[in-house]
Amino acid sequence: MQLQGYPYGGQAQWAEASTFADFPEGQFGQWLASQDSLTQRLKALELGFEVQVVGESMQQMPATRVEALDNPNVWVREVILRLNDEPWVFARTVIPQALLHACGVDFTQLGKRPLGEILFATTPFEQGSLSFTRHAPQAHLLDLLDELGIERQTLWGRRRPFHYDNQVLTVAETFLPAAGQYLQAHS
Ligand SMILES: C=C(O[C@@H]1C=C(C(=O)O)C=C[C@H]1O)C(=O)O
Repeated sequence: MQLQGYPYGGQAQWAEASTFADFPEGQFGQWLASQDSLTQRLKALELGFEVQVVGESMQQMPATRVEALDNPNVWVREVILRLNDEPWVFARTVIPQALLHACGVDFTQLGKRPLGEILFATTPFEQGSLSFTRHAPQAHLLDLLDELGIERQTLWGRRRPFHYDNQVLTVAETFLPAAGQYLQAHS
């Protein structure tokens, strides 16, 4: 299915886990707060992992955004990670053009190859601290649920910075209902 709303992400407000009195517990909370490869975690479930590319392009980061850089051009990649064709995670990666040029890895040609296979394997990226958000049902991101035929509901997301020299790429992952239901049922 071709999703029409790219880019979906980019408007969330992020905060430390300690600011959420109702931060999820059990296995869902552990996955949400984990700093290892989400790709590896999903593949380990052996439920038929696949990457659906929603959209990817070079965009100009507005000067008002915290990521505003001397070079405002950023590569934005949005994907849905699916298990057994069910949508589990919406992921949005923002890579400054300067980092793309510096790191020697061509992140713009990934296609259906998961970003994590590169990020955690070869290049010296150093992960920073996570921040979190709750996407309210009226968030633009949840237009995605409408297109997927999934009832709108509050969704948890996390944002992970990966540092390379003085540059940073960010990976924001929102856990879709199927992921939360499975992880809460298997806590
Ligand atoms: C960063 C990782 O890569 C995953 C795959 C992504 C992609 O292919 O665009 C994006 C975010 C992650 O969910 C990871 O495995 O932790």
